Amino acid sequence: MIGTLLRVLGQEYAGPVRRTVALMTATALAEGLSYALLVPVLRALFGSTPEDARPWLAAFAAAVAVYAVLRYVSDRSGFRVGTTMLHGMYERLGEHLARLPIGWYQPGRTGEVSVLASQGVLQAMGVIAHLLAPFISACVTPLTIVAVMLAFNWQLGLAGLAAVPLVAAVQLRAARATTATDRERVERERAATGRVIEYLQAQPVLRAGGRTGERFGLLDDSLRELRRASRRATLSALPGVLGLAVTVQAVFTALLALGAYLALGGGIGAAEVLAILVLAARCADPLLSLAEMSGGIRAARAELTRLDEVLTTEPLPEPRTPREPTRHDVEFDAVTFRHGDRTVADGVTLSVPEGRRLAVVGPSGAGKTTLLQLLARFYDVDAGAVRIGGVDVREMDTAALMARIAVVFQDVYLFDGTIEENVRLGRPDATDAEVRAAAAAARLDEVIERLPGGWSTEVGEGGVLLSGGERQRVSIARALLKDAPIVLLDEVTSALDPVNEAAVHAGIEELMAGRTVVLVAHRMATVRRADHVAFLDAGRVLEQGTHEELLRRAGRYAAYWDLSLAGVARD
Ligand SMILES: Nc1ncnc2c1ncn2[C@@H]1O[C@H](COP(=O)(O)OP(=O)(O)OP(=O)(O)O)[C@@H](O)[C@H]1O
Repeated sequence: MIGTLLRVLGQEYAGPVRRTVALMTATALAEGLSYALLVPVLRALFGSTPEDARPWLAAFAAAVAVYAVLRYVSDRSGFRVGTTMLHGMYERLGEHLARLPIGWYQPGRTGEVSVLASQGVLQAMGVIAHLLAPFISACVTPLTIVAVMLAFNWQLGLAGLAAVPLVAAVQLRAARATTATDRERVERERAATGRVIEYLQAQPVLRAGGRTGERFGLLDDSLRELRRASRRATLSALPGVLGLAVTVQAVFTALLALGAYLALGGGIGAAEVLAILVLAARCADPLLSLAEMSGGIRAARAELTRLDEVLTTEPLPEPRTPREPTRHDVEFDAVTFRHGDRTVADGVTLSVPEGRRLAVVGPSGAGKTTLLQLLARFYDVDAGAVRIGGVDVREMDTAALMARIAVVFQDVYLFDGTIEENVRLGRPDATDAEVRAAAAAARLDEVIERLPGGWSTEVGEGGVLLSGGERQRVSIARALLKDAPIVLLDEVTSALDPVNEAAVHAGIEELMAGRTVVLVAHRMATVRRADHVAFLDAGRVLEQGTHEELLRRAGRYAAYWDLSLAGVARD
């Protein structure tokens, strides 16, 4: 497990971990030796000259003192290394999550990643801080005691030694028996958390649709499954716990019987038997706690395996020698892309000269948004290529690609912070004047004037404290501030009221001016302003040309608008 931990986190932690393990082992040895010194102490006390016990008592006190100091140092070291590794894991996970392709973030990942990033990391990393010391002590202290028993009486020592593989076998069997049920419990836990998060996020929709009961049913089912899986995991662990307890007690009884037999035969004094039985009793406690600890270790291992899976998920490959385009025309060259076995883009060939606008139109599910996502390299194409200025986006450094693209989507996500912080995200090093100018161009200044907190108004998680139109203006200001040569717009104004729509339109016009634009639009007014239009259906470009040309052709594009406008007229 420590090996996996180091592989996941990096070998720079190997030194401190090794030192901590050595310290903990030394502590466990000191603990075992201090118990072992009870044998000569008791032998002297029960012997004919009890005063002989004095030097042994002094040695016992010294061993206990050494143990106490070592215990303090090793606990502190374990805690320090555990905390450093915990931070390391958070950093590693944070960095990696930011590099994973957007395609990895499927529905259900929110719950999974939240559980993993909170409880998963804590549980996996808590091993070093909380479980390692008792685990080492439970293994090393009994072994030290067995060695001492061997030194005092070989028969009793051998009996103790014979018990070691027996206890280890029972322990291993117990661990194996619970592997499957533990894994199932972790899976169910993850599914249930995903459902809880979905249920909370979907409250407005569910209440509006009066479907809270139905979705709650799904959540209830998954909680019931979790309860069942937990019960199965507990039940499967029970034989192991009982088996270990019975084995340890049986070994203790066997030692007692052997001691009595040897004492009756005169081969060993009563004091030695007593002392060795005290030692054997001291072994029982840590051995029994092994069962409890191994539950914690198994749970930590399950989380670590999951962390390992996430951390070994490959981000999109970065080019070895990145290329930088010098122009900003955009080209989709025979692009094919699949979501699973579904082809979402099927041999799409389109081009947008620098500074021109391409509108992508088509029915729902045609693959319009996917084209924007392929351009921003949220995914990699399965065949063909997407190029900027003649350079394949896969040959560009991701940061350099993202610096060239500003994206405005219909659903705007704002971070919990002030309006100013959210706008600055576009270009963190922008001057105040540049931020103000972007806000004015996006007509965000009107909103800020109305708000009591002005620029310092908190927008709430996801921007919930602002209206949809206001959020949209923040995202346009952000994109304007970024001042990227390529702009991607996805149905930006389709859900806005007329006042907001007019304001957002003005901002969008400002954003599009002089830039290469690919926009997905459902409104004719927006499409009309594009230089070129592509009509997409089922991932294929069926028609392309200017808006007027396509209307004159009276084909699928014209029929699409007839249908849409008839719908609007009916409304
Ligand atoms: N992450 C995903 N996993 C699987 N299928 C997906 C995923 N994202 C999109 N799809 C599917 O790909 C197809 C194209 O989706 P896309 O969002 O590009 O369509 P669109 O034309 O933009 O639709 P709309 O106008 O409704 O937004 C859809 O059928 C959609 O269900």
